[in-house]
Amino acid sequence: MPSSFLSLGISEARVAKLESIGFTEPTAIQEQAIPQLLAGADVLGQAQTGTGKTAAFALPILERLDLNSDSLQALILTPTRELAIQVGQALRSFNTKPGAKILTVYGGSAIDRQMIQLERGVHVVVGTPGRVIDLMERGKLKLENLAWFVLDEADEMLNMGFIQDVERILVTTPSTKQSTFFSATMPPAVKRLVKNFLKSPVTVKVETQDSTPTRIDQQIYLVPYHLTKEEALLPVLEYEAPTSAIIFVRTKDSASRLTEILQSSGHSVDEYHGNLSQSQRENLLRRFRNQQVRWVVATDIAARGLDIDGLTHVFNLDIPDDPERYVHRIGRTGRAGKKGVAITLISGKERYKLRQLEQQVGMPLPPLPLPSVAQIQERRIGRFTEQILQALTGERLASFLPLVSQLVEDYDPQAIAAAALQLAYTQLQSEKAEQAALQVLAKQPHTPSGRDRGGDRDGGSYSGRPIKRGQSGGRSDGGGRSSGGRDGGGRDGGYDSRRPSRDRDRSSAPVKY
Ligand SMILES: Nc1ncnc2c1ncn2[C@@H]1O[C@H](COP(=O)(O)OP(=O)(O)OP(=O)(O)O)[C@@H](O)[C@H]1O
Ligand SMILES: [Mg+2]
Repeated sequence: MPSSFLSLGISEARVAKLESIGFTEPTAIQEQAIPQLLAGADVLGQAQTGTGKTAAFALPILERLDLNSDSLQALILTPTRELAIQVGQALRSFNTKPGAKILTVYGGSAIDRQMIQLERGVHVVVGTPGRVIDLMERGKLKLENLAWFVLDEADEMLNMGFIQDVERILVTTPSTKQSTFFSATMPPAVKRLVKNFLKSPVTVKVETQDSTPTRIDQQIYLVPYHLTKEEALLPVLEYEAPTSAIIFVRTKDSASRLTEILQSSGHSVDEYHGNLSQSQRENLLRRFRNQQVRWVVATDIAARGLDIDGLTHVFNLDIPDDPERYVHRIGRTGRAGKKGVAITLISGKERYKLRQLEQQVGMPLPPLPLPSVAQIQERRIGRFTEQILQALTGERLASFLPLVSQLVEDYDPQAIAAAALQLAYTQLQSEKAEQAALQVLAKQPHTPSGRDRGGDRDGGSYSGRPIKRGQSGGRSDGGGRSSGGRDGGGRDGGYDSRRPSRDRDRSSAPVKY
């Protein structure tokens, strides 16, 4: 029986607010955690990526905030600045009371303003440990009346070396407070923290058969030995044509290098890593969320917690050393019940890692050969056809009909249509990107010791022959935002293009293309 937010103890006003942002039913983790938190228990939570942990801890706090008091009542710690911003925004989006003051604090942002706001009175602080300690030391952030403490991504916090900072903050908080820790894994350091700081915690865990959401279609591509990972990625990107993607790489340098390669092929892409300033990082995330940039090449700083609406694809240029990290990376897609695709490139040498990964995710991940030229073209035509079909039912079609009538006087309708399609097709795709991908596929394997092991027709894709591709045909999102005039979709917008043509028999006349 699905429960409602109301039955979990959330007030009517907030339920209405939640509905207005599309939260009609609680997720499993919310269903379990919210009543416990409202009842005053300490909670230790574990659940898959993208399952709504933020609201699970945020809603009970917002329900119980005492706005008659000016003192700080809730402190939420996140491992990164971006997550602090994201969680702060989520809290604001769940808030129903104009008087509730929520402040986000993190290194790299102006501390003076934060100090002024804290002096005026703030009810909830969301922040990174370093900045929180800084503000505590300056006497601006006072924890003596704290009623709630939340540690989001506890294991990551400890991985990042924040254990002492977290402990330092925790010892300053009153023992009467209620605490929630969310952690994907339970390494000894987190267990110790739980033992020392949580009071008879209730563990809420959403059990699934495997550790990765089934909404994510996980695919592995085997990179032939004569190609680099960067090269092999190009045909895969052409094949998938992701609307929105994060491409994970190991180092900042490789992020810069790959971004440059992709940009020079004409793709809309930017880099995201720890060498960028805070404002550069925020700026990029904003552009990415607004779909002004389609793809982001990132290091693992983007692996945890980030919630980018509508992210269709995650790519891993390598299998991360820690299989757990793989789960977090791919968890950037397939969120809130949506579907996503996660693609990982492996070299022959990395096959042993693939076995570890299969154990981690609890299912076989058979590697695929790189897509061939024919497969790339077939998929592109599929996407193109979808777009044509959309245009045929769109409103803007009617405005081109006078031009068609004029052309029909001199030319065959089929030829006119073909010419228009040809124009549209060439404009739809980046020719540079296509060329770069095709060049990669045309590369011949060098033959190390005289014996030709290749002979592969598909222009150098992996020669262990075809395993059938998991899916075929274009995705339903039509891939790509580059087409002009897809603003329609209004089905009853006038012209019925399927009307039988009076001039149909003319189509058999010889036409010169
Ligand atoms: N009850 C709900 N109904 C609809 N959407 C929801 C609901 N709860 C959360 N969401 C949406 O699901 C997405 C993921 O939520 P959230 O970021 O809290 O996940 P998470 O469990 O913290 O993931 P991660 O492990 O990656 O940190 C967000 O876009 C959020 O707005
Ligand atoms: Mg989260």
